[in-house]
Amino acid sequence: MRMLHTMLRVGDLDRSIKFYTELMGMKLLRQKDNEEYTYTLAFVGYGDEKDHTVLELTYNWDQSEYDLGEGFGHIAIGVDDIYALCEDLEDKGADVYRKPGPVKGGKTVIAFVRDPDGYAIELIERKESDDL
Ligand SMILES: C[C@@H](O)C(=O)SC[C@H](NC(=O)CC[C@H](N)C(=O)O)C(=O)NCC(=O)O
Ligand code: NI
Repeated sequence: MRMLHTMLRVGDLDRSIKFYTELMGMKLLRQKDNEEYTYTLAFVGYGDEKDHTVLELTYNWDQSEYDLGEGFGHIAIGVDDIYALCEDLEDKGADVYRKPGPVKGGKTVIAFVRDPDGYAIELIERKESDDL
C-alpha cells in the first residue's frame, strides 16, 4: 500500500491552484469536472501520481468557504532554503504565520504558512542535521 493523496475542500479552485503551483512550486497534474454531482477535482503535486503523494483539491460548485474545524493539523512539505522560500511567500502575499526557526527543543528549521482557505502547511527545511 502507499499514500495516494490528501483531499482538501477549497472555496475557489483557481485561487488554490495558483497558490500551490506559483507559490509552492507544485504542478497541476490533472483536473476533472463532475457535472452530475457538481464538483471539480484538481490534483497538484511535485511529481507523477504513480510515485508521488499529491493533494486533491475539491471544489464544490455551490460552496465558496468552509469551516475548517479544530481537528485538522497540517500538511508538511520538505524544502531546501526555508528562509528564502518564506521571504518569497510573504512577498507574494502569503500568510507565514510562524516564521522560520528551529523547532522548539530541536534543530530542524520549520515554518508555517496558510493556504488560501486557511489550511496550515508546515515547511520543514531538509538538512543533514535533521532531527525531525
Ligand atoms: C478521485 C477520488 O480520489 C475522489 O476522492 S472522488 C470521490 C468523491 N468525491 C466527491 O464527491 C467530492 C465532492 C463532495 N461533494 C465532497 O465535498 O466530498 C466521493 O466522495 N464520492 C462519494 C461516493 O460514495 O462515491
Ligand atoms: Ni480522493
